[in-house]
Amino acid sequence: MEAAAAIRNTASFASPAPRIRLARSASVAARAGSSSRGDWQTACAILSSTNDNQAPAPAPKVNGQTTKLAPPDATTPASLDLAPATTNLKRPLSISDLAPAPLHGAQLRVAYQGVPGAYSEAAAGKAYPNCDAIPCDQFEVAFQAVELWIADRAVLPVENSLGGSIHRNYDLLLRHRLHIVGEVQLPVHHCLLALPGVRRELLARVISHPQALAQCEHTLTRMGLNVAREAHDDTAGAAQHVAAQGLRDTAAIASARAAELYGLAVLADGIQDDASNVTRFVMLAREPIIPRTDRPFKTSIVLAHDREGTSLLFKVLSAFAFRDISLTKIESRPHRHRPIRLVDDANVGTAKHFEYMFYIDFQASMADVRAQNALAEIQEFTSFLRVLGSYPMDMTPWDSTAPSSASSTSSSSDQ
Ligand SMILES: O=C(O)C(=O)C[C@]1(C(=O)O)C=C[C@@H](O)C=C1
Repeated sequence: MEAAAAIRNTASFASPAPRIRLARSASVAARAGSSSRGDWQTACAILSSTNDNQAPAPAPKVNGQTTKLAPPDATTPASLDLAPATTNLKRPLSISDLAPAPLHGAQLRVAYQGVPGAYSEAAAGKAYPNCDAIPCDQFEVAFQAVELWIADRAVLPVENSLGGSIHRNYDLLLRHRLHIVGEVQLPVHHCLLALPGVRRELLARVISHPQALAQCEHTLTRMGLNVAREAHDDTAGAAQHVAAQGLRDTAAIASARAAELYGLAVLADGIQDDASNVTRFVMLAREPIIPRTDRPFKTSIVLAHDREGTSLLFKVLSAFAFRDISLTKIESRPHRHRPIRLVDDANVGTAKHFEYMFYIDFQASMADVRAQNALAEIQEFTSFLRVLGSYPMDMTPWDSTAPSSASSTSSSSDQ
């Protein structure tokens, strides 16, 4: 793995055209469901996506060679453009060439946000043991790395037991067309790291990811570390910064693996405020997986409602409750394109309501007819409904004392 260079959000990643197309097709796909209940159920069950929704794909490879696609100009006489026939004729693409498995070799390339030693890297290792973990400097870049076929999967945090939801990733899930194909829960075990020889009394600053700082706030205060806190992009990046700059007055909150990687000493171990600190990550892929019913599945959806009316959430919750489907999470986020609804009342003035998108996780597979019927019902009173993914639940036994290292084995993914 080329761990050294984290992928940066350079011009080559900035491809607004595909993203605009993807955003448009997201709402088109949601509305397509309104044609008939049968269509919608089929769409949900298969969770299909059309080629039109994908970022531009690289030329397919056959036998390790890039195939040449025909030029778009149909008027050009074909005989002038074709290479002379040789005995080395290319074999036609077959269905196995188009499978979602990596085409470039055996190792799955998994994008995560941060640098080596970050908890997200450990989550990537838990989700896909022995993968080639690819560091990215932002969440958005990890999404784009998968869309542009630089990575096969992305593993991103969505919620933490102490800090709550990681809102940025909820917003990005909606703006991109990737599918959730699995989840992993990672016990997060923080350490206070400093250059070898540095004592606590010398510290003037503690730096880390804002979530990590929040997860350790009370413990730091109890330790008498009432020093400045400074936010960094990720925990391991903070450790790397302390080491690279030789900062003797600064400690980082990060994993024990980050201490090893960047040559720092562990001043204190297990400094998270709650021993059972856990972060939930989701795995994202270009293609959805086929939902099954032979093991526990979860489904994530996002919905909105654009009409005046009451009790949207009550109706949504009832659709699940009547079918005995448990919800595991509800999150609301402001509606980016229509943040405010104005309601005029001649006597009183104009009321301004915030508009929301609701993200819901429920405990059923889209192959389960109860889930299909619940969504068919919900679709009747929502203006937007999208299935983000139907995927196996992380059922690994809980061990909050396990170190947050990539060596843990288990996977709740498609492969
Ligand atoms: O900074 C890291 O190491 C991360 O992987 C990010 C992150 C997060 O975004 O919440 C992940 C898990 C921990 O809860 C703290 C930070």
